[in-house]
Amino acid sequence: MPVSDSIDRDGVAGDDQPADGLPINELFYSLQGEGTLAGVPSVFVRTSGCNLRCWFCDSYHTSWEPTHAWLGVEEILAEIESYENADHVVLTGGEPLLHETSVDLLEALAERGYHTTVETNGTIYRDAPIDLASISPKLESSTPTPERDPKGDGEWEDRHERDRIDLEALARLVEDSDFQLKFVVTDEGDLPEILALLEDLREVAAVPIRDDNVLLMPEGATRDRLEETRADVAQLAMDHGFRYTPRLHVDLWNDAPET
Ligand SMILES: C[S@@+](CC[C@H](N)C(=O)[O-])C[C@H]1O[C@@H](n2cnc3c(N)ncnc32)[C@H](O)[C@@H]1O
Ligand SMILES: Nc1nc2[nH]cc(C(=O)O)c2c(=O)[nH]1
Ligand code: SF4
Ligand SMILES: [Mg+2]
Repeated sequence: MPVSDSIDRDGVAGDDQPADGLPINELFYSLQGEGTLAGVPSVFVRTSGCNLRCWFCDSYHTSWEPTHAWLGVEEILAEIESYENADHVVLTGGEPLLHETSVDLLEALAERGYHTTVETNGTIYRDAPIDLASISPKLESSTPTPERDPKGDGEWEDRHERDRIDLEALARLVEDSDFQLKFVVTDEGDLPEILALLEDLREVAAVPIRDDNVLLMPEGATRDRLEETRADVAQLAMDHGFRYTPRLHVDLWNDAPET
């Protein structure tokens, strides 16, 4: 099962929930596996809870069945600082920008000189110091229809479809920080929607969105699935002049937790 489905640190869901805390599913040291910083040693802080439900979510235990411990910001900082060689921190989830306390954590990390990447689905804007907003807008092909709902019978379909794109939030995120737009691509059927979204976003955003800010990432939580998708997605990136991003962590460690 991708990402942690059990918590072995102190505290479980429902325990003390410090006002300045965050629901943490996992916290680990790895290599950034995706995007323009792929290969950079980074501490990953994975919050639990998401406002969407992609059928393919590789972090099932932050979205479909959230599990977490509550950790105070100071505890999270202490754990990050214990990885002495790390200068980069990746805040991810679930959807990390759901949580107001993510802003406090990002401010504290900026004060300490860390480079921060926030992995976000782009539906929520918060005013926070972010070095790289790694935005992954969700396409129609992510929607959990009854046929591809990993858990139930499509009860999240309408809500996911309603909430997955918020142009205003996307515009504010790209205006505020360096950014990458990292689309999960299943097949060539995704491209018309990506092109239409970029056209809309270029109209409303006050900053340029260059083709090399756009990354196509093959859908696949496992090596076997990536084997099926990556060559076609690489070709689509070349055809359209976008970047391709590997999923280095899947190549290295498949779907093991804390990688
Ligand atoms: C688990 S999400 C957490 C952050 C945020 N909720 C989001 O979706 O951007 C982290 C990254 O994994 C990507 N992702 C999730 N499941 C995937 C899959 N099966 N194949 C490829 N990428 C996936 C997301 O699109 C996102 O870029
Ligand atoms: N190694 C590694 N790199 C990643 N980049 C983004 C990730 C994420 O889940 O947000 C991720 C992840 O889960 N592992
Ligand atoms: S938005 Fe991100 S965390 Fe939420 S379900 Fe989709 S991939 Fe998973
Ligand atoms: Mg991941």
